[in-house]
Amino acid sequence: MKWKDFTVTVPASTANLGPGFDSIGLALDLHLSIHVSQASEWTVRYNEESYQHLSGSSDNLIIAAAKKTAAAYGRELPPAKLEIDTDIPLSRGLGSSASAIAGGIEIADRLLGLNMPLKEKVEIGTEMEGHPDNISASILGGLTISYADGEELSIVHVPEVEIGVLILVPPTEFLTTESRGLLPEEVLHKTAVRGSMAANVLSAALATGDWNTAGRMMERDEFHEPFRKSRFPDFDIIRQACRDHGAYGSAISGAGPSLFIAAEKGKEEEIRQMLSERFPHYDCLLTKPSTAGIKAVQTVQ
Ligand SMILES: Nc1ncnc2c1ncn2[C@@H]1O[C@H](COP(=O)(O)OP(=O)(O)O)[C@@H](O)[C@H]1O
Ligand SMILES: N[C@@H](CCOP(=O)(O)O)C(=O)O
Repeated sequence: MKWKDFTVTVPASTANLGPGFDSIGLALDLHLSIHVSQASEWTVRYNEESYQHLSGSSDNLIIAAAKKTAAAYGRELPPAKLEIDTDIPLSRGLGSSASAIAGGIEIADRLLGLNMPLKEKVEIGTEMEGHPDNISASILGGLTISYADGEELSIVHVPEVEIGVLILVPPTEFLTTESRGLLPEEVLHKTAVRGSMAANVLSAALATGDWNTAGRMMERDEFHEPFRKSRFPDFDIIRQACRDHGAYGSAISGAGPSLFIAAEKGKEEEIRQMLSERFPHYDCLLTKPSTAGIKAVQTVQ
């Protein structure tokens, strides 16, 4: 089988935005790029040093997702060489695993000419990730609000999001599996009702672009932050400092350990300076939402 080299690009994502736990995701302008070329066996090369310890064989998440997608269509993939560039911090709550899964799905789609509908890509990715928030944002771009129960998948997609984004990234990794282990088995009914009220208002505010309300609701989570925030040095102090400097709001990014801060466009630099001076322990990234989702283009040689 002969095919032309191609490159798959996938945006990072921040998930939850507070009470939108496992549901809300926002694609970010940080990217995983996978250059795919013909080979006699699967190989993976990471150009980014912090990724070089990851497996290069078939238990690699990108290859596993590609093979799972092919299998879902009863097909087998030809082997390929994957060369990877990325500026997504690994295991920091910015959806690196979802971007790898999305990348693998896109590779299978392209290699086998499946022409998969976007929703099917999100369905396979959700099954692999266990929740739809990061994967739907990485595949569709923009902001996604999803419902998934293993049977039904419903997504409301808001393609354009007009905010500035800051991400505080700590130096150490924190695996999503470990962070999910901090969550309780159950929450009280009245806690769930309050959490759901916050999530409802958050979703409506996000869909109508009312970021003042969205920012306040982002900080009303009762589903996960109370159980995770002790793992983040200075969480409450940072949140207050961001508010004092006019940010819309802040939330643990995904399962952490990074923090997501939403700010009015144009105010990010002032907030970045303050955060870099007061909390030098964290790396402060300035970014923005990504309207584009996953893309595959033929590599120009
Ligand atoms: N580009 C990649 N290639 C292969 N595997 C990856 C890639 N990015 C992430 N992963 C896998 O995902 C794991 C991190 O997932 P997770 O703990 O959910 O962190 P994150 O919050 O960044 O998604 C890594 O240990 C690795 O197994
Ligand atoms: N809803 C999930 C999101 C995990 O995101 P990640 O970027 O940390 O993989 C959770 O909060 O566990």
